[in-house]
Amino acid sequence: MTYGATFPLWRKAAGDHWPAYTRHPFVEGMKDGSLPRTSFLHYLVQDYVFLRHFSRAWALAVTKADTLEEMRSCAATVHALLNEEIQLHVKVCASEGISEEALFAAEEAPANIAYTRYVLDAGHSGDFLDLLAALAPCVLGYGEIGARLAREASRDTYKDWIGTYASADYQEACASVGALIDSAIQRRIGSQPEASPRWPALCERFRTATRLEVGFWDMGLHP
Ligand SMILES: Cc1ncc(CN)c(N)n1
Repeated sequence: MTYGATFPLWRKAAGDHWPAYTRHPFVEGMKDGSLPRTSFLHYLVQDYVFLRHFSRAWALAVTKADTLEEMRSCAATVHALLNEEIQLHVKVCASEGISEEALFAAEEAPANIAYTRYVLDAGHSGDFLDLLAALAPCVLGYGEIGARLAREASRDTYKDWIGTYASADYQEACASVGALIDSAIQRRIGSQPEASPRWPALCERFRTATRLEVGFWDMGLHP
């Protein structure tokens, strides 16, 4: 999946960290159905908490945006996270006897805190581009994983999870985040972003967030 012009450049700059994230043993365990249910549920509870803080980071992006179009795009992502994606977590957990109140009260794992607070800090200490570079691996990486697992999964054990991220709605959200990143880059650092003095730091933001995604899967795998 390309999701625009900037994402493939950032993905390449992330080097081996990208496949370590998108082909992590946790992901491959969902693909062949071998992932233990306890690991999946532990991850899903943590991911509910993650989505709350990640929504705060996208809400911060609304305040860091320069144009109404950028504001609308970021606000749409907040809505999609809090009202659509999170339904997967609420529904699957409810079927396992975990209420939304319990999800809301769950203790946050250190790997979870590290990731979301890193992204929020990228937004507080930097500008819109710093924040987008830290937000991108999450949205677009899951789009890439969902699309691949929809093609390659050999069991339907984790079909709800795969179906959410392979869905037309999620893939369209990825396409619009990719377009947002491209236009934000063009507006702020021009049509040859790799020549900008800001480029290495933006790649580093993306790379660090990708490493934190790997840490999140590790946390899920070892409850
Ligand atoms: C940790 C993590 N990364 C990405 C996504 C996809 N929004 C997620 N739900 N959780």
